[in-house]
Amino acid sequence: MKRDHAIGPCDLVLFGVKGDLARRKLLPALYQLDKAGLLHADSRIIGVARHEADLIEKTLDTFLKEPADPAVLARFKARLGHVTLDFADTDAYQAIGEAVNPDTPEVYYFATPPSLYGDICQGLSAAGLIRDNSRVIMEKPIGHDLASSQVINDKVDAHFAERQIYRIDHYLGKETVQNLLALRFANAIFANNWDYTCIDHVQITVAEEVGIEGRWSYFDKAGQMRDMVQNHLLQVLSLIAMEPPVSLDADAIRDEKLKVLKALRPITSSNINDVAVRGQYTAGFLRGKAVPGYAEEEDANTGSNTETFVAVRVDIDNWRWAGVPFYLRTGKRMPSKTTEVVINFKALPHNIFAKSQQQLQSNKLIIRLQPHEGVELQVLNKVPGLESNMRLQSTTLDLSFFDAFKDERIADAYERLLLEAMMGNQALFVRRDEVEAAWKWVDSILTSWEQSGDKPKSYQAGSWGPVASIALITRDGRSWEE
Ligand SMILES: NC(=O)C1=CN([C@@H]2O[C@H](COP(=O)(O)OP(=O)(O)OC[C@H]3O[C@@H](n4cnc5c(N)ncnc54)[C@H](OP(=O)(O)O)[C@@H]3O)[C@@H](O)[C@H]2O)C=CC1
Ligand SMILES: O=C1O[C@H](COP(=O)(O)O)[C@@H](O)[C@H](O)[C@H]1O
Repeated sequence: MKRDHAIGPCDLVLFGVKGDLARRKLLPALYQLDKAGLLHADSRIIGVARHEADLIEKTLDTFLKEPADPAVLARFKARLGHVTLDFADTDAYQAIGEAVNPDTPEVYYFATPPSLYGDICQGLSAAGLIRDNSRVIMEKPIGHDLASSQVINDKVDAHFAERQIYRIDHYLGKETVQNLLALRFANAIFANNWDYTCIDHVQITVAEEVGIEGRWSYFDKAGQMRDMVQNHLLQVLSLIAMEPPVSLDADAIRDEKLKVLKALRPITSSNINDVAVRGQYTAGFLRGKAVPGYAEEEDANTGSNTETFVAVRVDIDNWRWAGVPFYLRTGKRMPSKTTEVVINFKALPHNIFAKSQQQLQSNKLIIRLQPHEGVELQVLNKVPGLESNMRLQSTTLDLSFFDAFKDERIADAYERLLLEAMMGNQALFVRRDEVEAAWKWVDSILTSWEQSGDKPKSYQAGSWGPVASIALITRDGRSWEE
């Protein structure tokens, strides 16, 4: 990650430092920023948790993709501080004041269950630790529906202004997700063909190989709709569908994403069976290894109706996307980790190759968000040869990021997001009105499912989801990209 200048000093106070997210993602990301020389010499990282624990070496050993560099590790460890605190004890936050530098702006990172955000804000406020240049990073999902998200946001808003609040959606920190802006708005070839006149439909797939990774108590209350669709998939959809923002400023981009979220056609009891499918995995095989079903996962309760798979046809009721469905699907325990967007272009109005029995396959733009990051454009070419009938073949212009940008390291999303928050740039963070518009749309689906009394459809771990998800797209005369 190249930067013209290092950022100024900034203290990061990490609530929930012993939790899964902090250990798996945040501490390794902060180490990488330090290694890249992007943390100011005076910046400190203060972990806050119920119990003291010196876990940094073990954490980095487990979660860094390479062995830690001893010199960087020593510098990194010297920045670390610890405060022992029960977050609910809102009178005890003075200890944090003693750990941070009063002359330095601080970023508070809430890597805790959202039910604690209100207490943490109150504790910080009571201790006089919220200043004009303080910022707060909040993890997703914020709440479990619109009403509960409003309660949490209100509690935070009572202490921080919107310009100080950084709502994380880590997909926005992924290089390839940021590249959607470059692809769309820096290339005339796409910018001028990006609407109902040229595009037939769009598919967004976020398939995960992992199951719920020991997070039953969280996941069973959330399900794939709240865990993935409400945030990551709708954010990616918004970037694909939004109008050109007037600039790259945070609010210019967020205003345009919001318009898309507000234009999503509601899914209600009257149309849910035609446009949405939910599933739950049963035992199966992944890469030749037997894996348990959702109901047999560690800590599982029997009879859970929580969905681990969602497929949905989304219609955007605006001028640009009239008649262009967006098919979204995401699930746990699918055959491979694949996150991609496929833009399927329309068939041409007339086929001059029809005499030679050639069907013209429509162009496709495949944007591989992860893994094997890259962009693929499928185009028809003439097969070389002297035959009188021209033979056509679909060929691929394939750009792999690893080949094209060999010398660049692809930073983890959390590195980018931590850095942006420390620099005070909100462009890659979600504004409150976006969160609420997304909840409003998702709530209607969840309520309709609840009212229907239907259970999620089963799919075997290691498959592409319930058969009904295939029917969802084939009834429109289309098929999922495999
Ligand atoms: N893990 C992930 O991959 C992702 C997580 N998130 C979000 O990040 C947040 C954190 O998730 P995750 O790390 O998985 O959760 P964990 O449960 O692993 O971590 C939460 C931490 O908060 C601490 N904590 C809870 N209550 C208190 C309290 N009253 N006082 C002090 N400490 C407390 C826990 O401490 P103790 O260990 O002592 O109980 C624990 O270490 C959640 O909002 C989640 O939705 C978002 C995306 C991905
Ligand atoms: O936010 C979450 O994201 C992960 C998937 O993230 P990715 O970067 O690996 O694609 C998901 O597994 C988890 O359940 C969810 O909370």
